[in-house]
Amino acid sequence: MSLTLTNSKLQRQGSVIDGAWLQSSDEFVVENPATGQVVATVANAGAAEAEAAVLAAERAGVQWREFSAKKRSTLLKAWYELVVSNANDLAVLLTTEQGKPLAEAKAEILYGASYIEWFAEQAKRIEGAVIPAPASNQRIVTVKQPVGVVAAITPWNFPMAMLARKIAPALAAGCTVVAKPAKETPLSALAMAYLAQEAGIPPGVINLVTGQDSSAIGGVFTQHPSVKKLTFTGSTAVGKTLLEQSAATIKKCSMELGGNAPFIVFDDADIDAAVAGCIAAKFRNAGQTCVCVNRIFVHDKVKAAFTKKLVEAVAKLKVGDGIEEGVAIGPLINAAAFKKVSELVIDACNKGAKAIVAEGHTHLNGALFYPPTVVTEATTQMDVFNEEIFGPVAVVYSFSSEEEAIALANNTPFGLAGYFYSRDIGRVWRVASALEVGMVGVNDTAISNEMAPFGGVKESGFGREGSQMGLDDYLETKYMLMGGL
Ligand SMILES: NC(=O)C1=CN([C@@H]2O[C@H](COP(=O)(O)OP(=O)(O)OC[C@H]3O[C@@H](n4cnc5c(N)ncnc54)[C@H](OP(=O)(O)O)[C@@H]3O)[C@@H](O)[C@H]2O)C=CC1
Ligand SMILES: O=C(O)CCCC(=O)O
Repeated sequence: MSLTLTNSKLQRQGSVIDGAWLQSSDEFVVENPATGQVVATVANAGAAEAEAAVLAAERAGVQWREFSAKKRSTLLKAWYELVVSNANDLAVLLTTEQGKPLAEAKAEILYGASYIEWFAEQAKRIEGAVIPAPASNQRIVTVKQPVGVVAAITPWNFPMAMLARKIAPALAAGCTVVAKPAKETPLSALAMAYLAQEAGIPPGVINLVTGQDSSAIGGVFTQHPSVKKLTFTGSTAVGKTLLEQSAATIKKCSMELGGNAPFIVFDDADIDAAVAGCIAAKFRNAGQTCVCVNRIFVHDKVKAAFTKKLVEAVAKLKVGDGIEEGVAIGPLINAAAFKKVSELVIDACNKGAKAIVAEGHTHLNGALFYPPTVVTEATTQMDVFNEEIFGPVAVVYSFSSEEEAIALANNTPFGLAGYFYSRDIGRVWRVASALEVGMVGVNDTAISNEMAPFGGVKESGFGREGSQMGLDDYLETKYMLMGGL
């Protein structure tokens, strides 16, 4: 059952708490979604281990917060170096448990690592201020202090990068962490925790609890008074539950939740660029990304040309086991995901849409490989207009004016990412301002990087990850009035 890795120590068997790796006869299996084969068994932890993890993080925090910023930075940098030097193995682990193509997995490892590098640098830039006071014998001084123990709950779609994007700023700020990866993908997270240990990050600073009972572990994380902050990436439904649970102890929260990204092609757009951007942002991770294009709005005048080129480009996407060379689309994560995507397409077709599947993809039945599909003639009455597809299905709607495109794009409770293609500078400013989202891609869809603030508005959540703002959620500002000077 063991994977073929150059560094076999990256494959761990279960939770790490206070530096100790837990083993148990109570285990759960991790399956490769491409083959259905069991790739590992992992110790099944629950509420008791979650509680132990919180207490370990609290103890470790006493020392960690007192380390100089430079020391925390140096340790994060060492972790970053180890992640990069183990990137090939980490990518194999990721593809095996999650399914995304190996090249995408490698890109995720380097993407996640970039957050560790970024926050290693930002650790040295946590600054307070001296503010003018009302009286001449007073000074107002502010300092930034770590919030304390941070709980992080991460999803299966980016098991490495989402963990790195949460743990790195927490550690840079002087916080310690308890984290729970998704049960489908614990292996990448465990490997990351192992490398952190190897980098010299002290025991208890990063604690990882792997288990099948997410509500038991999440219950401890959200209700324990020693946890001061919760950071979550996942569905809006679970985010709402976690927020409710966190209310009793008034935790600081940041929520990176579901999206329903519009992708607008205006009649003055570069159509080839729009098709390329759409392919990249729709089919990344088989469509299982919160910033994936969900609704494609194309101006009536260019709809035929855009759709033709989109269908041609989709036909070229190779589907298969992500470990194989040249594969662009892997399997969906599980049977429930496959069923959800299938039902959305069936509902759209029952209401008058047309589903186009390329000849070369029609054999893809069974298993978890959903054929990349273009759905045309879509309307706002279809379920697919309101729901996050999380699958390789590109749904095309049409519009006839800028106002209509903006109204359609904003007609959703979600507000994570939005994209549009136009060469009219006035329109670029107008539409970018009008879209109710946290992130806008204009004539480009590669919006995610460690230097930019990632996050949403409306029911897509709040808080920003990455960028100079990415530390804010892990810090408290303390104001000190210095009198009698
Ligand atoms: N914004 C995003 O990036 C993501 C959005 N989604 C959206 O959500 C849909 C469903 O995906 P799904 O995997 O169910 O997403 P979830 O929101 O259920 O899972 C995300 C994380 O939350 C954990 N979790 C689930 N329930 C609880 C709970 N009660 N208390 C604490 N933690 C909990 C999960 O653990 P475990 O898996 O171990 O139960 C996982 O670690 C997708 O189709 C997609 O639309 C999904 C993932 C990421
Ligand atoms: O929540 C997600 O779906 C992961 C975000 C991917 C990204 O950072 O681009």
